[in-house]
Amino acid sequence: MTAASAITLSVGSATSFGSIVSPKLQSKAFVAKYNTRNYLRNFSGLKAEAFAQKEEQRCQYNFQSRASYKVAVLGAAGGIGQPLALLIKMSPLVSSLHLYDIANVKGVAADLNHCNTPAQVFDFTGASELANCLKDVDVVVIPAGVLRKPGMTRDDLFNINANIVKGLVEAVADNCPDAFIHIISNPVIFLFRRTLSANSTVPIAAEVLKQKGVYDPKKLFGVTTPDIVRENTFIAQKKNLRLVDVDVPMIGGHAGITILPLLSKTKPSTAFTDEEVQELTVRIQNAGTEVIEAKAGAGSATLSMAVKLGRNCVEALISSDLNGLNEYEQKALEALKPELKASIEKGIAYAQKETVTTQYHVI
Ligand SMILES: NC(=O)c1ccc[n+]([C@@H]2O[C@H](COP(=O)([O-])OP(=O)(O)OC[C@H]3O[C@@H](n4cnc5c(N)ncnc54)[C@H](O)[C@@H]3O)[C@@H](O)[C@H]2O)c1
Ligand SMILES: O=C(O)C[C@H](O)C(=O)O
Repeated sequence: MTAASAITLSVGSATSFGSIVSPKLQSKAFVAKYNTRNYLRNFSGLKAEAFAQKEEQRCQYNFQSRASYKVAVLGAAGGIGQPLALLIKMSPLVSSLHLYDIANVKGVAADLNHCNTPAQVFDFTGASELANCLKDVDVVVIPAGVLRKPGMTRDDLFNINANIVKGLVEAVADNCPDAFIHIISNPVIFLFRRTLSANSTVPIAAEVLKQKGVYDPKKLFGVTTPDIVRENTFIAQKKNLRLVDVDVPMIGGHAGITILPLLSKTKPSTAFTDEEVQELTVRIQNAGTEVIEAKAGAGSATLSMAVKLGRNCVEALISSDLNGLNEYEQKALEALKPELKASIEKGIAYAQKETVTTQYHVI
């Protein structure tokens, strides 16, 4: 890493955030809006607001004076890739944004290059341009692949996306082995939210990196931010809480019952009836499907996700506190484990079975 210590990508005014590295690990010099909002939790009244504004200005100054991250988005012309690229283009930390896709990426880059922010955007189309896209890149985000249609599970995407992710990560290993790698392509599963992640595509990536001798578990992430965004939103709405105050730990996976919000640990401390726990848990677990059905075959969620990174890598693993789970959560945790384990093993088995190839999947 050559430059600034953190990159924060948020979804416009919706301010949807997920934190891969705990905010506690991040230098105060690089806090952005989200952390400023966190500060507001700790202070009250106008004084706090003035403090937060000053802090934000100071951070902006630091960001601008250190903007030299190179970021690549693979699958950049898609539903996630485009808004994600816009957010990255808006980050003062980024000097260079490389957009790669198998088609339609030229126009996205041309459009973004008209935005009046400093990052320069470059487009790369097709496998022959992938290596150039990845040269000396600090951060790689991978939303490449196919998405669910109504009636499908995330696991139904495995066969196509496994091959796509595998090919792309091979190229990452060859061209920017030190980069942070964020996998968005489904089926995604997290073990511990905001800390270590694993899914069917993340284990594939891990195996590929191991085969290439460049695996650093602290630099490989799965992105399932929407679940955290959703749980905070739904709980705030249901219990009439200020959204900025709500913080609910999430464990498990990113599919069906493996998504497990720990409502008993909701901050601020909040009582839920059994019916509310059941209703909220099921809604959070099915939220991706809710969007897919609303989009009626035209896509899945693309706007309620964002990523936040720490300084050099994950500097410590801070797993969700599994002590003190209530009976409902304990049972749900036991129920999700076999499913989660199977998904992870499926990814590992896929990567180990396939020979490492330099062919990139084209659909
Ligand atoms: N992890 C999460 O939280 C989360 C949330 C939403 C969606 N997703 C998943 O993200 C993926 C992308 O979703 P989307 O809405 O952007 O889909 P999309 O179909 O709109 O875009 C996918 C893009 O990937 C490109 N692509 C396909 N094969 C490629 C390859 N070999 N190399 C480079 N690019 C390639 C396509 O051309 C397309 O532009 C899906 O698998 C979806 O299920 C994950
Ligand atoms: O549900 C999906 O397939 C997309 C994504 O994983 C989501 O949670 O919205």
